[in-house]
Amino acid sequence: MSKIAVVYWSGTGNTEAMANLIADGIKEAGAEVEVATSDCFGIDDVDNYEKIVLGCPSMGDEELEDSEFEPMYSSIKPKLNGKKVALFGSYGWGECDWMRDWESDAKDAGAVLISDEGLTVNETPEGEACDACKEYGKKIAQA
Ligand SMILES: Cc1cc2nc3c(=O)[nH]c(=O)nc-3n(C[C@H](O)[C@H](O)[C@H](O)COP(=O)(O)O)c2cc1C
Repeated sequence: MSKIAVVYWSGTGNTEAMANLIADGIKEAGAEVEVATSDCFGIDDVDNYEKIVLGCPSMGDEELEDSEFEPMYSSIKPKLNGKKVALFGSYGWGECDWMRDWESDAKDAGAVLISDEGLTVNETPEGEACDACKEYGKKIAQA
């Protein structure tokens, strides 16, 4: 099975925790995964992976984090056409509008979303949310 990249930005560690749990699920399903922060990933890396899993919390006003993650995402977008992509991120007080907008944007770029709805977790993943992250990883591995 080909490699999967999990690429994320996290300010206070919640999306990072999701990234690591999703990677655990991918590994448990028998696939190879590499986890990287968004500052260590760029357009030249995309072709090295069969699937790209992108994680960013809701920042600004229901937006992707705009200093590191969004520029990286915009730069790789031309290469997401036809690529299997999964989205995830943590949020606080909102209603996940940032994720709905992100799903639409990725689809418009031609990404093949492994799950129509990206995985969202309120603040720190605990209990059932940890299980949901691992299950998401398994689903990604099997897609
Ligand atoms: C500057 C800033 C803006 C935020 N904006 C939103 C928002 O618009 N909607 C929301 O639901 N949560 C918002 N949050 C809450 C974060 O999404 C939430 O705390 C999340 O768990 C942070 O994930 P992280 O630990 O991976 O950085 C914001 C947090 C910060 C610091």
